[in-house]
Amino acid sequence: MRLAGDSAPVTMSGGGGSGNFLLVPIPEFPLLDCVPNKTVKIVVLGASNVGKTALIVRFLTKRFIGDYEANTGALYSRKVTLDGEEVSLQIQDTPCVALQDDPEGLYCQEQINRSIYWADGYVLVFSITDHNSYRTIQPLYQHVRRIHPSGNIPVILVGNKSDLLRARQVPADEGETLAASLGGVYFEASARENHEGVHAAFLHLCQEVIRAFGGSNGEKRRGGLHLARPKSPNMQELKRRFRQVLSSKVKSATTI
Ligand SMILES: Nc1nc2c(ncn2[C@@H]2O[C@H](COP(=O)(O)OP(=O)(O)OP(=O)(O)O)[C@@H](O)[C@H]2O)c(=O)[nH]1
Repeated sequence: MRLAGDSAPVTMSGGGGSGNFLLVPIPEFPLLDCVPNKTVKIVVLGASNVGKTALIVRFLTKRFIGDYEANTGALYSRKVTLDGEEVSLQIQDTPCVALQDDPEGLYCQEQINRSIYWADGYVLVFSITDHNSYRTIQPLYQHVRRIHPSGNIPVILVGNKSDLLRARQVPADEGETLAASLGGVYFEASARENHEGVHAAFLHLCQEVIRAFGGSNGEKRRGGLHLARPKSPNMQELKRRFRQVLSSKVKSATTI
């Protein structure tokens, strides 16, 4: 869902000593407020009503806001400190995806596909009170894989609404097994009741993204996000050899 009034920048208090910060939708290619080469782009995906917006809002504001307008896919920006380094974090909220009977098994708006392509890391959310939302995760992950076919995809799986234990339809071990099969970690969280769990989940994903960046000195990997960067040749050596060849050619030309 969309945070009410999020069409204009809103200043919100971070609370708990984190100071004030902007909770503001930003353009897809932000020019301001960006730490060069250290931008982590995260997209939050899942079925309807699982708490995608609530989780993002909880992470950014430490608050739970019960009611939201229908989600149109807001983009939020914040600076975070990871291992002592400042990182620009962008979080894309998305409209819900839904299971359907076609061969790919998933209804996904084009806007969501663009977000999947754009992102570096993925928060896949289901509600522990809704087994259908859990069933959406595997096809959703396959869909992400189709868009990013190669290599490692930084992903976490979040089973939200853990405060509603009596309504639980998905046991924790099912979440853990599924997360392991996707190559990610499972977090059970409650956007309603607990900030720490939500915070830990998002930070873990940020760390995973930074780790995935590691091999490429933090450079953005566009169009080949998860491809290993080819080793660059030793440019000094190449230049030296090039000069050698040139000077030998010049010599032979002058001796003729
Ligand atoms: N009990 C409980 N309710 C929650 C929790 N998280 C979200 N909700 C409620 O679940 C409903 C859906 O939350 P949203 O954050 O709008 O869910 P969404 O996944 O963004 O929904 P869509 O816009 O349909 O994609 C709202 O009524 C929230 O107040 C939670 O951790 N516990």
